[in-house]
Amino acid sequence: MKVIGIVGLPGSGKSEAAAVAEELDVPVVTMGDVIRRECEARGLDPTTHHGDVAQALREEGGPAAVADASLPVIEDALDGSEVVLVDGIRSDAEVERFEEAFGESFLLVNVHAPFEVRRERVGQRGRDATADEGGESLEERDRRELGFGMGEAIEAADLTIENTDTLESFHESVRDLLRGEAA
Ligand SMILES: Nc1ncnc2c1ncn2[C@@H]1O[C@H](COP(=O)(O)OP(=O)(O)OP(=O)(O)O)[C@@H](O)[C@H]1O
Repeated sequence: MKVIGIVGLPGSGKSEAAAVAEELDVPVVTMGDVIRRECEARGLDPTTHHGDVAQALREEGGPAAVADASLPVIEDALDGSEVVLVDGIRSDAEVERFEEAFGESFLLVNVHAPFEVRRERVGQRGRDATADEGGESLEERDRRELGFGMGEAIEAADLTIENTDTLESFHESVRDLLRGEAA
C-alpha cells in the first residue's frame, strides 16, 4: 500500500499530477473536497464558505484537522487500490498526521516549477482572476500558502518532480512514479 501526498506552490502542476492518477485509475483524495463536504454538513454554501469552514475546522480540531477529516476517505480508497494520491496538503502539521497514520507507506512528492513559469501557466489557465481583476496575484497566493506552512511541507518532501518541460513530459514523470509505486 502507498499513499502519495502531493505538495507544491500554486500553479506548480498538482492538479495535472492528480489528472494523471485518475487516468491510471489511481484514486485521488482531494482535501478541498473533504472541506466542501464539511460545508454541506454545516448547511453552508462551499462556493462562499470554503475558506471559513477550513479555518473553523482548524480552530476546532487543531492545525491537522483537515488531514484528520481526510483519513477515513483515504482509508476507504485504500480498500480498493494499492496506491492512493492525496492532493491539497497545505502544511507540515498535515504531513506529520499522514506520516503518523501511514508510516513508511506515506510518500510526499513536491511538484516544482520556478515562479516565472508558474506565473505564465496560471495566466494561461483562465480560471484565475488576475490582480487587475480584483483577484490575488501569484506573489500573494504564494505568501498565503507559505503562511499556512507549505514551505515546511515542501521541505519535508521525499522527492521532487521538476515541472519545467512540456506537459507531456511531466505527465510521463508522474506516470513513471505511480507505476513504480503500484508495482
Ligand atoms: N509542463 C507544463 N507545460 C505547460 N502547462 C502546464 C505544465 N504543467 C502544468 N501546466 C498548466 O499550468 C496550469 C497550472 O497547473 P495546475 O493547475 O496543475 O497547478 P496546481 O499546482 O494544481 O495549481 P493550484 O495550486 O493553483 O491549484 C494548468 O493550466 C496546467 O495545465
